[in-house]
Amino acid sequence: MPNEQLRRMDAFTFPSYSIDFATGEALFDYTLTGPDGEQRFTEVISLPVPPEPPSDETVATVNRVLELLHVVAGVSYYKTAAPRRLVLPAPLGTAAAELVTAVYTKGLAEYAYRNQLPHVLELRPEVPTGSAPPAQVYDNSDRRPLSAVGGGKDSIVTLEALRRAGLDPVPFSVNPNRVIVAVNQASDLVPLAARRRIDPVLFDLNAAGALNGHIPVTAINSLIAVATAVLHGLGPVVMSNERSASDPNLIWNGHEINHQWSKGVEAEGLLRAALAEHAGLTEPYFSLLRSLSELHIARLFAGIDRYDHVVTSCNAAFKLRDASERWCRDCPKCRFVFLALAPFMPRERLVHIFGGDLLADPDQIPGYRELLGVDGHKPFECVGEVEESVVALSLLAEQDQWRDAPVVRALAEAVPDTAWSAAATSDVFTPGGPNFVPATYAKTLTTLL
Ligand SMILES: CC(=O)N[C@H]1[C@@H](OP(=O)(O)OP(=O)(O)OC[C@H]2O[C@@H](n3ccc(=O)[nH]c3=O)[C@H](O)[C@@H]2O)O[C@H](CO)[C@@H](O)[C@@H]1O[C@H](C)C(=O)N[C@@H](C)C(=O)N[C@@H](CCC(=O)O)C(=O)O
Ligand SMILES: Nc1ncnc2c1ncn2[C@@H]1O[C@H](COP(=O)(O)OP(=O)(O)OP(=O)(O)O)[C@@H](O)[C@H]1O
Repeated sequence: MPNEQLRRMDAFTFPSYSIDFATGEALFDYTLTGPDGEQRFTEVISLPVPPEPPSDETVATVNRVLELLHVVAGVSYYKTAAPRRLVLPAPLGTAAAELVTAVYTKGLAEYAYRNQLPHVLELRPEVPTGSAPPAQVYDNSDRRPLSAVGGGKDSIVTLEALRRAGLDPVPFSVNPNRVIVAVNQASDLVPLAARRRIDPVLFDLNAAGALNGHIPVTAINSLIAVATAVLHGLGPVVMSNERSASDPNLIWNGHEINHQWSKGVEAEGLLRAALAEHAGLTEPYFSLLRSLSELHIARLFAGIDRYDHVVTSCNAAFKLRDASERWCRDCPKCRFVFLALAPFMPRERLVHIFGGDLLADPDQIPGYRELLGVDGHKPFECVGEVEESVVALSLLAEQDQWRDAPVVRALAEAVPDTAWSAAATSDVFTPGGPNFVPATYAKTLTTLL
């Protein structure tokens, strides 16, 4: 469909979804409609099939989770045209409607900002009148946790904490690539995987210049994980979303723009409330690392070495096409993770993990100046707060192994006195902020100390 026609689309709808429990394959249909016709999309999500056929109760609960997933996963297609009407397929309760509104506004905020589409931040879904049938209560809180694995340091910290606490976690990933497969192999645990196939029409439209941008992918992965946990008779989904994921990159038109919105604590609360209301799940989903800073998580990761040959946090390794083998060593995330791990491990070990030494390379200085708040705003990437970067730098400036590294020397001169003073009194190693970690999991992280 030509771009001019896409731009005239005025509504986005959700015609149907279905699942075949024999194969685990779910089909999610979406339509853009406008004066020139319609554009249809179908996304296919395949859940792993459990060894025994699911009970009626399980089927009913999985269907309820998939109803939410159907609506949330529509963001990928909505964003090709950004019509002003978002017409939901069925009545929803208050909590579910709040989740959907937030996913399409706050979750698409970076996209709206970059494409200069302020109306997206004001979208209000049209919810059919009536009420959603009440959900049956489904309590799986005391079963084995499903631990989401993204291949990076954070989910490794969670997986190891759960394992060492004797909670027998099941690693879980959506579309595991070779990095994730290698991390799972290194864990020696038996993983579960779901497959997600984005409609190829989306890529054709992108190539032809359709509107494009970042989407709240963690909300989608989280709901796929919850559906898998229920289908397999497992317990809560445990995520590894850190404290700083809740902090915005910038304010635009009075709205917070946060690249990591669906990793933040607000999204976590909305998702939990929607799952309780719509699917009856009492303890569906939480982030074990919510109270911790990235720097704190990096310190915990340094105490675990069985994944050094596979751990990869760089997003370039997770592209659907032309993914890098491991760390690209030239993006904000590589720079930040290298800086965050450096104070807590021998230099040779870090260079082995990354395949290079970023703090020895003067070409990295401009990127590090952004991370340290000397230039520009926090990059649109999964990176920690400026204060965390300054604290890491201050720790490096005290260590013989790093003090004379060219990048450390240049940055130590560039950081203003005010930032050093803030770092000196920083609470980055003190857990804090709101979290949803259940009491039974609260002590888990102490196993890593
Ligand atoms: C790997 C990556 O960072 N991708 C972002 C990148 O997309 P790119 O074109 O470079 O590569 P692909 O990921 O292969 O995507 C191809 C197109 O498909 C669209 N798409 C992809 C996945 C999806 O679920 N829906 C989609 O519509 C995508 O828009 C591409 O056109 O740039 C894109 C535009 O900014 C980003 O949307 C891609 O981000 C992926 C969805 C992704 O998985 N990113 C995670 C690594 C990521 O950014 N995680 C965040 C958490 C954000 C959150 O709130 O959940 C983080 O770690 O901070
Ligand atoms: N493909 C995936 N399947 C399932 N969960 C995922 C996937 N990718 C990321 N996640 C989960 O989403 C959350 C955010 O991902 P993120 O990439 O920040 O984490 P990570 O890979 O563990 O660590 P890092 O921040 O070091 O990259 C984490 O809980 C992670 O486990």
